[in-house]
Amino acid sequence: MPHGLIVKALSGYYYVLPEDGENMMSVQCRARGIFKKRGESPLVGDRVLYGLTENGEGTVDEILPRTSELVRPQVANVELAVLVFAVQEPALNLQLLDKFLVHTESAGLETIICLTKQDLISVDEAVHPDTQQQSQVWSGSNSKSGSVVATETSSMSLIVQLYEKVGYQVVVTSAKMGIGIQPILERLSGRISVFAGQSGVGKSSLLNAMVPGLQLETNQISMKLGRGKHTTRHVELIRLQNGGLVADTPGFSQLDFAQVEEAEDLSSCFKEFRIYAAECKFRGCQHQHEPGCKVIEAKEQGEIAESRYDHYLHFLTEIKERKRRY
Ligand SMILES: Nc1nc2c(ncn2[C@@H]2O[C@H](COP(=O)(O)OP(=O)(O)OP(=O)(O)O)[C@@H](O)[C@H]2O)c(=O)[nH]1
Ligand SMILES: [Zn+2]
Repeated sequence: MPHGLIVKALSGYYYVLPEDGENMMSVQCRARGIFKKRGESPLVGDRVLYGLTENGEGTVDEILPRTSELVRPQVANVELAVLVFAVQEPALNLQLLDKFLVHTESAGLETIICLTKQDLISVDEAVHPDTQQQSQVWSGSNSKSGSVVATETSSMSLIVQLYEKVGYQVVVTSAKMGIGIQPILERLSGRISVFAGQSGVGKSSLLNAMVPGLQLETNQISMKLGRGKHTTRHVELIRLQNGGLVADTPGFSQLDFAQVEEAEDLSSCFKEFRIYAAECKFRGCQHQHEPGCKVIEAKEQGEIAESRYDHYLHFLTEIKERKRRY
C-alpha cells in the first residue's frame, strides 16, 4: 500500500501527496469509516497509507504515528516553527515574541526567529545603535501592560544579539529586496514547518519569495484598524522545491499548544534560565523574590536580559491567575 502525506484537508477530502516524490500531483482521498468510529481524524501533515479507487480517487487507510500535533494551526508532525516578526509595521512586540517562544519550547519544536521588512529601517539604525537605544532594549518595559514595543528608534541589531545570545537563530529578511530568503529555505528543507506571526508581518510575502509562481495573496495593513486583513484561509502545506513543507497559517495566528500549566514548566521554556535555575537555592524556585535565586542574580549581572525576565514574570502571573479561575 502506498505511503503519502496529507497536504490539504477540505470539505471532507484529504489531499495526499505520494511519498515516492515522482508524482507532484496529490490524490484526492476520503478517510475510511473506521477513523470516525475510533474518534480519530486525519490531519494535514499526517503520514498515511492510502489506496487508490477506480475513479482515480483514493482512501486514507491508516495514519502513521505522529511526532507532534499542533492545535492551531491543526497540523501533525511539525518539526520547526518560524516566528515571523516585522522590524516595523507592525511594531516589533518583544512580549509577543517571548510568548510565541514559550509555546514553541513547550511543544518541543525547533525555532528560528525571522525579522522581516529590513528595508524599512536605515542602515545607520541597524548597524550603529547608540547607548540610549541599548538601554531601551535591555531595561525592558516601563509600560503598564508589560509589553516591550521596540520603537522606531530602537535597534534591530540589539534584538538580534539578545536572541542569538539566548540560543536562537535569527534571520533578518526583506521579501521586498530578496534578502535573507536563502538561510530560511535551508532550514525548511525536507521537513514540515509552520510560519507563525501576527497579521501583516509578511508571512505570505516571504513564502512567495521562496516559491516561484506561488503568488499567495498579500495585503496592505489596514491603517485604520492597525492590523492586516485575514488573507489566508484553510490549512494547507505549501511544497518547496527542496522537499520542505510549510503550513501557511491564517492571519493573527497564535501558536496554540497544550497549555503551559505549571510555573516550573514556564521557567524551562526560557532557554537561557535553565542553567541558572538548576542552581537556585530552593527547589521549585519561581525566580520572583526567593533568596538564593540564581536567575535573579543572572539578570542583575546582565546575563539574562531584563525584557526576558520581565516577560517571564508577566506570564507567570497569567498562569497563576488562570489556575485560580478553575
Ligand atoms: N517594505 C516591505 N514591506 C513588506 C515586506 N514584506 C511584506 N511587506 C508588506 O507587508 C504587508 C503584509 O504582508 P503579507 O505578506 O500579506 O503579511 P502576512 O503576514 O502574510 O499577513 P496575513 O496574511 O494577514 O497573516 C503587505 O503590504 C506587504 O507588501 C518587506 O520585506 N518590505
Ligand atoms: Zn530562582
